[in-house]
Formats: sequence, structure tokens, C-alpha cells
Amino acid sequence: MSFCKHVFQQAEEIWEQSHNHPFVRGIGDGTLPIETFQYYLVQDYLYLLDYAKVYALGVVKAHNPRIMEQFAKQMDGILNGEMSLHKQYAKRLGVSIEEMERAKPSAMNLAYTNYMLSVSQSGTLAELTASLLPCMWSYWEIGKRLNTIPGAADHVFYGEWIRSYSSVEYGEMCMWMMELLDKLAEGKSDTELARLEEIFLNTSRFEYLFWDMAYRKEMWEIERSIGV
Ligand SMILES: Cc1ncc(C[n+]2csc(CCO)c2C)c(N)n1
Repeated sequence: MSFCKHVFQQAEEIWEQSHNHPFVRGIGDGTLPIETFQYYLVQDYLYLLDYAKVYALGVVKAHNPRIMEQFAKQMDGILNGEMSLHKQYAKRLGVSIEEMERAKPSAMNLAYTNYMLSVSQSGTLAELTASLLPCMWSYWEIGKRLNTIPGAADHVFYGEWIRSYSSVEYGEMCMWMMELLDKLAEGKSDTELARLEEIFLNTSRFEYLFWDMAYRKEMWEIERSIGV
């Protein structure tokens, strides 16, 4: 069994929880309140700025020029592609880019991006790839599943989100990253494979927590408890 198939099986329960989360279900049936999506959008914009840095670190860590090219392309895709989806949504919601850039990341958002950046700075290219794959791949799984709901991809607001993450081009990008992790995992010791699996599971858990944070519009719990 390929390494990705193996870690997918290990993470399946966690991913199912994301599929069943009211935020994700709300995108699928069109009932997610727009202000909840707006909160997510702003947090996700900040998240992606850090995510792009993980790809930049990938360029630094890779030796193979093809891998360097791909990581650079992914980084460009986020800064000029994925962000354009966010920017389009922001425009529709009347949120300016400056507002998004002025926003503060939630505690969970910071924990997630700092975890990925720390794994990526101190770890191997395989560890870096294991940390970013669940983010990419789980969105594909969610996009594909939501796309099976009749009419969901045509929803006036959420349709574009679903079409984007269930698209063939997006799927190809995910498959490239899966193949890369499989190649990088080849010949690794059991200890190293266990470490890759742990990283993959941790960012899978963070993916779930990100949906939940956005659904609850969580910021810093300490501010809530002291009334800031
Ligand atoms: C919290 C969170 N997790 C995953 C994604 C999905 N995602 C992140 S980067 C990228 C493009 C591929 O490099 C995609 C699709 C997201 N937007 N926000």
C-alpha cells in the first residue's frame, strides 16, 4: 500500500469529522450564515500568507529542480491564484484587502500555521510535505463530496467555492503532492515514517479545528473571559 493510502486510512475518522462539521455542511446546503463565512475568509487569508511561506521553504529544502519548480508554482498559485478566490469573495462581501491584512489571526490559526512553519523549518522535505498535504487534499475531498449534492455547485454564493475545490486542475495539484510524499517516504525507516504519519495526523486535526474555530468565530478565549 502506498504511504498516502496508509495515512489516509489513519486520518479517515478525523477527516469524516470535517465532512460532518456544520460549517462544511452549511457550505453544501447553502445555509452557512454569510457572516460566518466572512470570518473564515479573513482568517483563511491570513492562514494562506503563512502557507505560502511553507512552499517557499520547500523550494529551499528541495534539491530536485522539478520539485523546486512545483513548489514555486504552488506558492505563486496561492499568492496570485487561491488568493484571487478569497479576494473575489471579499469584494462580494464588501471587505477590503486592507481590512483582511489588518485582522489578527485567532489563537487556533496561529497554532496551526506556527506548527506547519516549525515542522517545515526544522524538518526534512518529507516532513514539510506531510505537514501541508492534509490541507490541500482534505479540501479536494470536501469539494468532491459537496459537488455530489444536487444544486450545491450552482449555489449563488457557495457554488464558486465548491467548483474551485472539486475541479480537475485542483485534483491534479493534489495528486502531484500525494505522489511526491509517496516518493519521499520511500526507503525511510519505521521511526521516520511514524514521524511523517504523526505530522499528517496533526495537520488533519488542525484542519478540523480550523472549521470549528471559524464556525464559532473564535478569537482568543482569554479575551472573552476577561471581557476584552
Ligand atoms: C485552513 C485551510 N486549509 C486548507 C486550505 C486549502 N488550501 C490551502 S493552500 C491551497 C492551494 C494549494 O497550494 C489550498 C487549496 C485553505 N484554504 N485553508
